[in-house]
Amino acid sequence: MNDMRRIERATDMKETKISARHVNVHYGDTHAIKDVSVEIQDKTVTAFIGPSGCGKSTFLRCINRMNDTIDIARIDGDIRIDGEDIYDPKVDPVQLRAKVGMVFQKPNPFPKSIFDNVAYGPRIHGLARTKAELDEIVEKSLRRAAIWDEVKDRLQQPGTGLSGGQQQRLCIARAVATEPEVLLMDEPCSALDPIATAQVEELIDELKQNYSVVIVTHSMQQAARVSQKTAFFHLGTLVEYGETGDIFTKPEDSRTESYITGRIG
Ligand SMILES: Nc1ncnc2c1ncn2[C@@H]1O[C@H](COP(=O)(O)OP(=O)(O)OP(=O)(O)O)[C@@H](O)[C@H]1O
Repeated sequence: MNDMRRIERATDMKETKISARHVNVHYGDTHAIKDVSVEIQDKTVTAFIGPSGCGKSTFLRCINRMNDTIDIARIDGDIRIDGEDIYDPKVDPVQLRAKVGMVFQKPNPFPKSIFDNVAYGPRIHGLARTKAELDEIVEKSLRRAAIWDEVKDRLQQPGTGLSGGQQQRLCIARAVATEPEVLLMDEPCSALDPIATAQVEELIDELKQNYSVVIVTHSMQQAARVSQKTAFFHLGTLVEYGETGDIFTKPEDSRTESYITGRIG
């Protein structure tokens, strides 16, 4: 499919939140992302799928400049959020990461209390003027992450003492506490049991009311359950992008079909 078709299929109805044009990523001599252009919609869950090593996480990390932290990574092309070039030298990556939150594969709470995990971002970005305001942000974030009831009586206990599924929801609360506009999730359920996975998936569905959510997943069932748009990557290229229902039932590219029917990957 050419770029324009892809974009046309993707931009019906909702507004574009993230616009990537001709993005290439190299790690030294490895060409990990090859001329990827895509428009990601606001208030939508977009799934990135594809075989291991196809570049899903690399592309995801371009969206909040996490690849900047990898010495050998070189990123070329243009990525805009609400029309603003996120690689403009004027953009502070720390501020950008407050606006573009990220949740990782393994829950990674800080070795701090549950309260301080969530309060960390608002504190460093000066989002609360008083203790009461900070308390309010922490409660609101924990509620949004559907974990408030489980932790409200133990806010001063360490975040690392929670179960894996609770830790991941705490990390989601931490990510939403800075009022991001985009939430990037890199296989957020891979370390969770089926019950915790279901809770996080339900949460992702609610989060899309406020955010543009982009999720990397190895599970096609999960992509089908949580996303409205799906992007299929193969060997560093974006092969196909469109409505999740279309990608899974009538893919246009034979590589997509092979992947979803289990013949590659
Ligand atoms: N930090 C790094 N240094 C060097 N090469 C890397 C680095 N991270 C990824 N790569 C390479 O870039 C390519 C894409 O990797 P990436 O992790 O983005 O793929 P992926 O689709 O997310 O894979 P998986 O599904 O296995 O997590 C691979 O060839 C990988 O080996």
